Amino acid sequence: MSNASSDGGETLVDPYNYVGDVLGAGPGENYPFSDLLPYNPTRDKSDPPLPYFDITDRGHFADPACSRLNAAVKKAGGKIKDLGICVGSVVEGDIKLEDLTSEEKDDLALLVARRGVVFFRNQTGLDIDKQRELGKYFGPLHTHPVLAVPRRNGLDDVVVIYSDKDSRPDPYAFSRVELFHSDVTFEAQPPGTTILKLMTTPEVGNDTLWSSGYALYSSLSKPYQKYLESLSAVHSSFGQALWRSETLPTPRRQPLETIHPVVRVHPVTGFKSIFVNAGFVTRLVGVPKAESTNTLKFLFDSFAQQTDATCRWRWQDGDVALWDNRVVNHSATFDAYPSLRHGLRVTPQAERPLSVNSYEKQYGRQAKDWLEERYRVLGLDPPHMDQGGSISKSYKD
Ligand SMILES: O=C(O)CCC(=O)C(=O)O
Ligand SMILES: [Fe+2]
Repeated sequence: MSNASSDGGETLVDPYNYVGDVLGAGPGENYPFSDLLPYNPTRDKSDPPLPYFDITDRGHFADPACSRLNAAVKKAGGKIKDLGICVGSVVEGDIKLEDLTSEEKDDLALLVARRGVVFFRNQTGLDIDKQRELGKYFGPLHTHPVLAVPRRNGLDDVVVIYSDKDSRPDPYAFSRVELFHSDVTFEAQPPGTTILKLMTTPEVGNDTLWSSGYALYSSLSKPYQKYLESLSAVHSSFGQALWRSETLPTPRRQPLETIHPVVRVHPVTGFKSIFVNAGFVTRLVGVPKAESTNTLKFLFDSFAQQTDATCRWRWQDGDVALWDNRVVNHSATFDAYPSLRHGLRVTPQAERPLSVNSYEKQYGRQAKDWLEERYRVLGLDPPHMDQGGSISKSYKD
């Protein structure tokens, strides 16, 4: 497409008029994933609330060094590379998620729990049936109360991620801070190891970011950590149900509110993580409204601003991200309109969130601070601020 205009023989390009070659991109007639395009089944009556269930996280069965997964990756000619110190790893090599053994999957659960998010390129063989099988290995698949599911029958436990020329983003809808979320935390047993595959991606743009709850907890002073450990928060799906009410006047399940601890401990890693998100948390319990609003604002802002504890993934067709919704918040970017982007998420549920107290009681060991543990492994004193932080000795004296 040419954006040039002719002016007295000189060619001028209007930089503001450039929309690339993708304007008008839609799925087209021969789109290979047309049976997986979004569909909004409507109901006369909502389903009953989700039942409680017991679960033992697969990460408990992992080898602490992830030796089985490492061996499989090595055999496939690849390597596991960290994308930063705090969060995100990519598994390179010709490894196929659908071919992993149970032991390799257990190691993967641990890797995802430690790193927050793990990426695999080119997973074209992981069709939606295999993606669901992999998800079910980690926990019962969540059925979303209001988001679109694939057109094909029998996929009610899949969420469709989709945008095209008709999904012009509303610049007034959400701020960057508000876009960071953890999935469906309003549930009594919110998800753990979650799997998103994108089949169709823009040439550039519409990246996704993951921000670490472990690192955020670690960045706070000891007294503030203790304060947050004493708190719980309301997670609500009423806002999302209202936002979808035009399309779905009767949600597939009625909205609900659930109270979870603000500091959550991952059952396998034992690390403490900040477990609030701007998508679903409406207020802290038992503190004055202004204190709740300001504390939550600080935590939401921190998730969006801690660039050293955030990783960013630039998608290609067939990429898969596995993230642990217990210990990271994530946010898509919406900068690639009007490109076609299409993916599917399966969302295995996990345990009822564990507070520090309940973790220590249940597991008989102390919950840990991620950064302190990192320093301990390095044989160094932890970098906490209780000695005055970076204030020089002479100033303190
Ligand atoms: O579109 C994306 O990159 C992420 C969407 C999302 O929030 C999710 O799949 O949970
Ligand atoms: Fe999400």
